[in-house]
Amino acid sequence: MTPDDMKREAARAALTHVESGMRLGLGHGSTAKHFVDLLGEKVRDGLRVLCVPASEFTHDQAQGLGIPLTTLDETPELDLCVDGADEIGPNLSLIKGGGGALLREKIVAAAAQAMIVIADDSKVVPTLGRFPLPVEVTPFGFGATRVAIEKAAAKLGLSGALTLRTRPDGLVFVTDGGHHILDCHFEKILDPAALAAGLSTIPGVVEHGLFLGYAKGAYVAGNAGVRFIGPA
Ligand SMILES: O=C(CO)[C@H](O)[C@H](O)COP(=O)(O)O
Repeated sequence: MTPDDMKREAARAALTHVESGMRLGLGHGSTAKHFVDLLGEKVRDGLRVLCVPASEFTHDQAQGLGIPLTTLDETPELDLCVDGADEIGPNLSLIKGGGGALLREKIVAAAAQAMIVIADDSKVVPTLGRFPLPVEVTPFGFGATRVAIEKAAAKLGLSGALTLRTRPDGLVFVTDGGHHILDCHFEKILDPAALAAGLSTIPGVVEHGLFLGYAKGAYVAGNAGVRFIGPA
């Protein structure tokens, strides 16, 4: 199986949690894209769901597939959210935001009773941080925010480059919410909760990609098939 096949199989497994009448949050990224494709097939076959997409990309994909959409203003509470992740660590702690949608993804996940993660098995790690932690920041005060993040990280013994995310054409990446992303190369985040708490106190930080306590389970696909990781 290619990594993309694995992503699709993980997405297919998560579909077993979807029942008619559910209000769903749809994530963003190449694995979430498979889930939306498969969900679209089910909707065409008669499944009734109402979905909130976590990105403009997912919105357009879902709309094109005829999946009924709503917003968190019309439908503030969701039954289930299905999304990918960049890393899955101990106790279903996650790093997300590689696709740049972390703020909306977290808002959608927080509105859902349960979040199920879908991924290929390369995403499972013993310690979070090898994947650079995305931190969404306001363009205003960028320099000061960057220094504040460095200081908050240093208090926990973390250092490493903080890279302003750019697009393939070299322009600065702008999120759906109009913010920038600093990718923080911390390598080993031994205390994610302390880092999350530290980042949350910085005014210019809109949100960070540590998703702690959100996921209720993860479908992880590898060459041997799909396995479910549940809460510890
Ligand atoms: O957090 C995300 C987007 O902001 C994605 O879920 C994460 O980057 C995983 O992406 P992919 O499924 O393409 O590997």
